[in-house]
Amino acid sequence: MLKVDHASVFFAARDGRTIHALDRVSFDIPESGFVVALGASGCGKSTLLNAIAGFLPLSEGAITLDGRAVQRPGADRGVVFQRDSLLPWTSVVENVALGLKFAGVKRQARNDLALELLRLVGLAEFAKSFPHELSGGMRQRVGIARALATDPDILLMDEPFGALDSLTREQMQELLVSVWAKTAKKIFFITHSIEEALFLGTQVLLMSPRPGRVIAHFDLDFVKRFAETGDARSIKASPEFAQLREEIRSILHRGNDFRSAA
Ligand SMILES: Nc1ncnc2c1ncn2[C@@H]1O[C@H](COP(=O)(O)OP(=O)(O)OP(=O)(O)O)[C@@H](O)[C@H]1O
Repeated sequence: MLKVDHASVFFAARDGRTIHALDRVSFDIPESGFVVALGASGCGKSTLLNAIAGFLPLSEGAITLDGRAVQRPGADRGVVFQRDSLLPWTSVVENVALGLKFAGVKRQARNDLALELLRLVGLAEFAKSFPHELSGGMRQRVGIARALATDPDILLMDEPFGALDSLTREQMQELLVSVWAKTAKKIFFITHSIEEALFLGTQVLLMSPRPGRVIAHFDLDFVKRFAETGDARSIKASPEFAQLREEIRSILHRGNDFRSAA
């Protein structure tokens, strides 16, 4: 279980002011939980993900993974960013195997595992290609395979599909659900898109503009329905999906009104 307990972050701005980026955020991600943080730009989503990744310290509160305090980056957390961070001079399979190389895994074993992960994301035949030979969606799939290579407890995904066209984005969402259903990993996923959050999350956290707080929390089962039926269109076209989309839109708009009134 990942536990975020009253996490707050203050930054010191260049002009000496203090920026209150995150305010007492608490939530849990149980085994196989898929938690999506949704909110407008600047509400502290990346700050939260970076704290869970161990890239930045909390000012107050605590984050634990299976009872161990998170204080620095570790192989128990795999990270996927919006922009892929693949090494351009090395092949797809070697990019996936990179973390295993650092972990001291022998060449043959790491290649075998990397190939298995490339199969999982549907890219086995591109193992020997170089990143520039792949589309944006394919590069993100390599990023997912790479993040899974060290068998982390949780995947941390910072707007991983934000730069993709809408059709590729939907295909990537569906691929991610199949990876999640097959691996049963915990996932923490950030997005601006209400539809993406509703489709993917077993829990959706709505965050307010600065300071970033969790203002609403939804437990959902659209993702489980999709994993069972494979029918994304009927889920997204359902009255229940549409009603929640409107409810969330109205909460987020109210949040923005508070900000402009302040
Ligand atoms: N290193 C930093 N120093 C100072 N302020 C920062 C720093 N990092 C983030 N901030 C500020 O903290 C707030 C939250 O930023 P954060 O990037 O977490 O938001 P976000 O919700 O992820 O935004 P976006 O969706 O645009 O990526 C913003 O006002 C940002 O300017």
